[in-house]
Amino acid sequence: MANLHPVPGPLLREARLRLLSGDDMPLGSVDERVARSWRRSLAAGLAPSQSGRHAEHLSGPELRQSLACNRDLINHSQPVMEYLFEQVRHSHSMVVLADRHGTLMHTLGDADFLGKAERVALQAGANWHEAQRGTNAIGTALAESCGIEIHGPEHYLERNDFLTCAASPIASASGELLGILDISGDQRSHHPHTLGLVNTAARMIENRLFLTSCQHQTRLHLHPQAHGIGTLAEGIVALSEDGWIMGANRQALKLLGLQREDIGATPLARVLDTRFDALVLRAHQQAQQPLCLHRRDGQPVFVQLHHPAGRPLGRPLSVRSGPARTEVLGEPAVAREARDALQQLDTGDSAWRAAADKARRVAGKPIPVLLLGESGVGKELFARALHDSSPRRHRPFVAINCAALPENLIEAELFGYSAGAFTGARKEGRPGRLREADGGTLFLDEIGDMPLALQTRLLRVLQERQVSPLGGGEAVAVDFALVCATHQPLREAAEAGRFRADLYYRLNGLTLQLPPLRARSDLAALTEKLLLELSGEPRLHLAPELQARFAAYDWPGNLRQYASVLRTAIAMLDPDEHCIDWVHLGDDLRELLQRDAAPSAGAGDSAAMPAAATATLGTPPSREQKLADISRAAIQQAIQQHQGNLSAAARQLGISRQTLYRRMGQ
Ligand SMILES: Nc1ncnc2c1ncn2[C@@H]1O[C@H](COP(=O)(O)OP(=O)(O)OP(=O)(O)O)[C@@H](O)[C@H]1O
Repeated sequence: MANLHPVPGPLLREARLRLLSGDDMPLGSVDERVARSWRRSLAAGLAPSQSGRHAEHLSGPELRQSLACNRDLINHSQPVMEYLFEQVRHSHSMVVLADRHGTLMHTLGDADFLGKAERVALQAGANWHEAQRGTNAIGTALAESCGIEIHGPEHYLERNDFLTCAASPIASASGELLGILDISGDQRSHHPHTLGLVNTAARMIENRLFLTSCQHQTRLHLHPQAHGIGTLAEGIVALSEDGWIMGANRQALKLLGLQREDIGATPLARVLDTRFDALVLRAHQQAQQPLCLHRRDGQPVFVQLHHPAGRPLGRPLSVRSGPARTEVLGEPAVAREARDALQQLDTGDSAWRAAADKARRVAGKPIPVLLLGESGVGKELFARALHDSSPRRHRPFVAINCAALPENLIEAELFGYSAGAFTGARKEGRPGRLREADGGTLFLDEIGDMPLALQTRLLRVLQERQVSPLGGGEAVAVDFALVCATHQPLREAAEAGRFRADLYYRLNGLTLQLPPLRARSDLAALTEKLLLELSGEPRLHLAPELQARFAAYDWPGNLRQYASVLRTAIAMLDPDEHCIDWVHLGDDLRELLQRDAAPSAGAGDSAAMPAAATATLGTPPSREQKLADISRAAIQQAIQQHQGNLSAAARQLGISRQTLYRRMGQ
């Protein structure tokens, strides 16, 4: 029944009779879709009074063949059908799965209702296409391609008048109809929510089938609200490696305003305000939280990017002017480019390029790499690119920040633990990150902060190439490429006994120094690349004066700070603005840039600044700003005093190492 309030039976029967005698049906007496279906049933030569014995029914071998052809659909539907059946148990009902021709494949039902159902052939093998049995929920859902309820005498054949049925089509991600899910029952037990329940269950099955079909592809999960991601209401899009939409569930089509025909012919950038490579970069920087993007009509949408298991999420890709269509079908463009992922990061600085050139030579060889450089210069990004340029690129890249983990957890995190190894340990134990990196690359960031006792354990793993979990258990062989990073002068630390010298010599097969941002000669190219990656808008640029000030500033937070400044400035732009200027910067940074420029810049410089900027610069710093400055200075001083040893600096400041680490990034 398509109406919420069932039309009384006598009225329906009269309408059906009128249809048969060629008269008009009373206006509004029958739902439009039911009326259409009655006409189709009549045109198929069916009479309401006929028995239905003429209808097709598959033989045993035919049914087995049909079941084999629909194995995926049945396997994914079965658990959902069982769940559905639990909801309608004891209501004289059954749950039915039909194939795309209307042949019933699988039924689950109340024993007392099954007998009745069998009498009208609601059983596996029977065909319920409209042409066979007239108007019925399964056949009519097939014909109308939508969820529908057919109640009592809305059925075309009088013998089915005792039924109430709700059915919903199940489609593949490319829109192909796969089958129909249905709940049929005694019309006296009709419930107004049954259709909603069936529709929801059909969407669950579609999502299960879709997720299986795109398990080797990158997926975007999306919803207008951040907490809608991960629920049944989320949209899911399968993406090619260069960001073309290759599949989408119903919710995603609706959310992005797409038709089935658009699948395979639409790049993501056409429906969202981001380029795919910029999205990958942002998703990598903010892996745990959904990102807020906008649809082309300006409405916000939250998204979360998922890469197939075993492949790390995201790396900044080169920005191309637009993917060539042929690349989607041939070898994925990114897979080819990834062979020189380091090249994608190269914006022309000679010191950086020299480091990349050396790194390329050891990629794939059993030579550990030690990356040195200030915090935020891009050591982790460099390590990822090195992994992506190596033969191990299809295996995991496991990054661990030794400074951000509480000391007592690093050991368990790295080496894993056996069941019940310590209080609070997971019952089943954990393999540990070293084992997760097997076959791939292990990246140990802030290695200088690894406690001495753990350095000994790590050294043993590197020598023996096997890991023993905490709490005992068998040693397991591991094979990973090792890249470590630190912003501390590690050799001095080793010489002073703060870092194990034997471990130091094991780690620095090749030591590479990455330049700080202030020493880089490629700021303009780097800015252009970052602006494009962060906004997807090729017209964005910096006002020349600002570019000059940026070049003169010393960027203590390096690329991390610079990317964050640009990200905020982009957010400050009006929709039709493309030039980033003073007004788009935070007050704090404007003040810093002005202060740094003051000794060399004359009054003319500040005169060139917009009124809004100079007005703010003229105001004395707020109490919060003063406090922030004092805190920053104290942190810098403590780190300097302890030659970069974060643990010692944190101890002196009376804060935890993680808090110190967090504050350094602010
Ligand atoms: N070449 C680049 N292009 C775009 N973004 C970059 C680049 N290099 C670094 N970044 C950005 O700067 C930030 C810091 O990079 P990363 O974490 O690799 O630095 P790091 O040197 O490892 O920092 P830390 O020592 O504090 O761990 C990240 O958000 C990263 O995305």
